[in-house]
Amino acid sequence: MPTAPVIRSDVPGSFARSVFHERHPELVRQVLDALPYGPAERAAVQRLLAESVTGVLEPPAEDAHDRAQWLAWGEGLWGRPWGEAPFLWAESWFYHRLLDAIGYFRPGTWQGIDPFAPFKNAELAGAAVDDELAALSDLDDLAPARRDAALLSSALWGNRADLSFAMTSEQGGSTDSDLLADDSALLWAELDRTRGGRICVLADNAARELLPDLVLIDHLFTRGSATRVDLYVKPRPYFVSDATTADVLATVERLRSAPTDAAAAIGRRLWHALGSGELTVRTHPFFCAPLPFHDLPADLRAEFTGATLTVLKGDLNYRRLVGDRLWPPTTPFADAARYFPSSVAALRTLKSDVITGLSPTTVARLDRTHTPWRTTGRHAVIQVALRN
Ligand SMILES: O=P(O)(O)OC[C@@]1(O)O[C@H](CO)[C@@H](O)[C@@H]1O
Repeated sequence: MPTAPVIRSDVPGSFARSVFHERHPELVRQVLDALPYGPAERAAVQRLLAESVTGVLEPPAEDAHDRAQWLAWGEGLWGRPWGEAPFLWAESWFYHRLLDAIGYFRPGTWQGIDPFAPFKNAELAGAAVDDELAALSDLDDLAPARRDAALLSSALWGNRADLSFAMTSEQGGSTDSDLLADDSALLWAELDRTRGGRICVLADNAARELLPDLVLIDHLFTRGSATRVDLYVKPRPYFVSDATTADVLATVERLRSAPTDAAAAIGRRLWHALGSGELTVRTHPFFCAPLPFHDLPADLRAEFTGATLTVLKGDLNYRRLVGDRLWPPTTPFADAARYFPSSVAALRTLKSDVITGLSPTTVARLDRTHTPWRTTGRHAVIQVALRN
């Protein structure tokens, strides 16, 4: 597999640089507004913000619980400017440090308190989710193939509803031309071939994204595509809106308590599947590691081995799957994802510079628009790599 330059945030005018210089200050403002943190937490967050744009990577504190792990992950980077680290690495360290700054890891008022919960909870309780729940009632009237397509499409475009992304972009409806690669026929054919297997789903964001993901999981059970689904979430708050186990439970409850029969029935089935072990919610420290999936630890690799399919949701999982690099966009997706221990399907809206698997005509069409099409979140891909 040929290689490509690793993305860094020290390139003037780049998307990665704007994440540190524009998005993070806004994120920090919202986090500090959302909960009544004390002066010590507020000052620590502001110090982090300043360090991340003008300072160097300070090694973890002597008493940090995971100091040894981070020292190893950051070998060769400590003491260097943040922008010289890989973008993926630096973002992951930023979110780790943000939790540290607000007291998430220390005994005290804020230990274990999700700083992003106010945003996730508001979104889950909001009118947009009411509408999504009500719309589930229409699905029963659809022919099976249309229902497959509708539920896959909801899970795909649900990735647009990323809270971090919503801070700096406008959202809008999607059109067919926004879907830049569509392997959905291959996906359904593979699921029909491997009926009744174990499917892994790597969740991305909570609330409005997790809701259609859970509805899709229910559909995979009811259409016989899976007898078991392992849903992987983050072990702690990460990248603003990433789903944790608490978010899964809140979303299943939102479905179960929905006023419409169709949504409530899905919630009850998921609840039952959790209780029977057909659906498991799993996590692993590696999901908050600053590394691509090429570095999967042996225990996690073993969990994916033997799955009929692993579905990866969202931009961050895509970056970790193919590597956070400036690939030529026509690089075959299957070449980039072949190393993964199971067949994979990526459902991702494009919110960062990484992309593979596009046709030359699609790339030419997008480039002619002279828009930052890789990062606006307007476009999406459904890409499949089968492991034979
Ligand atoms: O994985 P998601 O939720 O689809 O996207 C997360 C994400 O858009 O947020 C970052 C910017 O803060 C991007 O670099 C990143 O990929």
